[in-house]
Amino acid sequence: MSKRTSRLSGFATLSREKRLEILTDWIDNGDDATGALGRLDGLPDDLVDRMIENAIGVMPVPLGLATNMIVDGKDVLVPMATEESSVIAAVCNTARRCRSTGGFRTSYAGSLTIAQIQLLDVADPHRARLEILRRFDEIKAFCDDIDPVLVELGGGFQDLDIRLLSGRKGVVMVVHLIVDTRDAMGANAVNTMAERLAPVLGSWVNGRPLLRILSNLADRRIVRAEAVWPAAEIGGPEVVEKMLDAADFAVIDPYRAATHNKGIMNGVSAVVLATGNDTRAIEAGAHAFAAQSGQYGPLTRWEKTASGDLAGSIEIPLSLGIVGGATRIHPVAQLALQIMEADSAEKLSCIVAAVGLAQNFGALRALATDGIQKGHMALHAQNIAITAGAEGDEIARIAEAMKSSGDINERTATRLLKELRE
Ligand SMILES: CC(C)(COP(=O)([O-])OP(=O)([O-])OC[C@H]1O[C@@H](n2cnc3c(N)ncnc32)[C@H](O)[C@@H]1OP(=O)([O-])[O-])[C@@H](O)C(=O)NCCC(=O)NCCSC(=O)C[C@@](C)(O)CC(=O)[O-]
Ligand SMILES: NC(=O)C1=CN([C@@H]2O[C@H](COP(=O)(O)OP(=O)(O)OC[C@H]3O[C@@H](n4cnc5c(N)ncnc54)[C@H](O)[C@@H]3O)[C@@H](O)[C@H]2O)C=CC1
Repeated sequence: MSKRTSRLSGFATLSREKRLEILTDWIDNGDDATGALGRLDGLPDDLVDRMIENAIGVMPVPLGLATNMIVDGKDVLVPMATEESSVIAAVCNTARRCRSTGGFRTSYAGSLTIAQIQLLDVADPHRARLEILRRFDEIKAFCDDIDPVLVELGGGFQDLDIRLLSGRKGVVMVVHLIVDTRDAMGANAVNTMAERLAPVLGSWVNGRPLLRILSNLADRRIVRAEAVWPAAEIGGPEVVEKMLDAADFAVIDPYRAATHNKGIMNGVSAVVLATGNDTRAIEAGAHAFAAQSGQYGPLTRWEKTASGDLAGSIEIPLSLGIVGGATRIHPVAQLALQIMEADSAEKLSCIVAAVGLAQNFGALRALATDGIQKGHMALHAQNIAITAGAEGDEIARIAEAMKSSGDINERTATRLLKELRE
């Protein structure tokens, strides 16, 4: 039986053993799950060799827990795999500040995955388009036959979209297969459909099929998350205004929007990686979506509520699975899903979107008030101390000394270490 506290204050100050104890209480079968985590320094050799080619080892990335998150009325601990300091602290801090308004509310558009078939040299593209649409039922049956599991689960082929684009040698016909891939990201499923269907389409329209691959612009898998931060929780009306101005910068300037979205992806990619999902697919989709209007823009929106509080929302395409890819074979990915109780792609996606929004709030608040260095560099100071050669107790002492001096850099760390050792 899990013993969930409403807010995990001071989690960062606990030892790793104590944090694992809390996690063990939090999840069902906690002993088995966290025991496995304690034993795992890497991955079994045979798994590493099967997952990728030419394997020589593993590249461990720290796994942390974001606390204080309420998503759709439920307290959730979120596992995040990241090499960057302050990312997880920012989520914990942000989530704490919107608990009084109920945390994050989300919605999910569905798990429709798009596969593209490129058809070249089609003699009469407009007639060809009608011909393909006329054979909709045939195409549906053909695709569903390829992945009956998806059909059994209520998914499978749903729709067709046919676009005529202007290519280097004339009109290029692009056929989109729109497939409900349920709890899978669905790349392998839709790629197989596209590869098998392409020659059939080519023969119907007398065209030359070339590429047959999914699109990472997953704009039929949009997830939305929103939350309200009371002005009193974030430093008052002045901070609300500053954060709105900071957010507006990303709306008007793509140079800023890229950094704004990078901050969002700090959180999104960390949860995606922790669950064994494809970080590159998510990153590509998010950035392509951010540019869909023709100007690259922010993935979040910020506004002031009638009562002067700060309301934020995010819309982001998330092509995530809880089956398929590495999600089922990687033991940490399995544990991560268990910790979040993410038993569907929908639940996972909603949590990921909420973390993206939280991350953006954390960065905007820091940037609009103290600046990023204060919080981020304070947490990064220990890494700098290690880079300068500090070991054991020296690491914390050098980090503290750098924070007090306000000079957090390798030169200072090297000087302080020399002084300490002398
Ligand atoms: C770093 C904080 C959170 C400090 O913020 P603070 O207000 O000084 O924190 P605090 O020490 O008063 O603690 C308050 C709460 O914050 C959390 N917290 C505080 N410290 C920790 C910690 N060590 N580990 C875990 N949680 C922590 C924790 O929830 C804690 O509550 P408690 O548990 O004590 O009741 C804040 O300054 C912050 O959010 N900064 C922004 C950090 C950030 O965005 N980092 C991302 C890296 S920078 C980047 O790549 C993206 C960027 C910035 O360029 C994006 C952009 O430009 O938009
Ligand atoms: N451009 C891209 O993003 C590309 C990505 N990939 C890779 O493809 C992998 C993901 O492919 P998937 O097709 O998701 O994996 P997959 O093929 O391993 O698993 C998906 C299959 O699992 C079965 N299944 C069982 N239970 C299911 C459920 N509840 N919901 C849905 N399906 C269920 C279905 O038959 C489904 O087709 C990732 O590793 C990704 O890196 C591959 C090619 C291109």
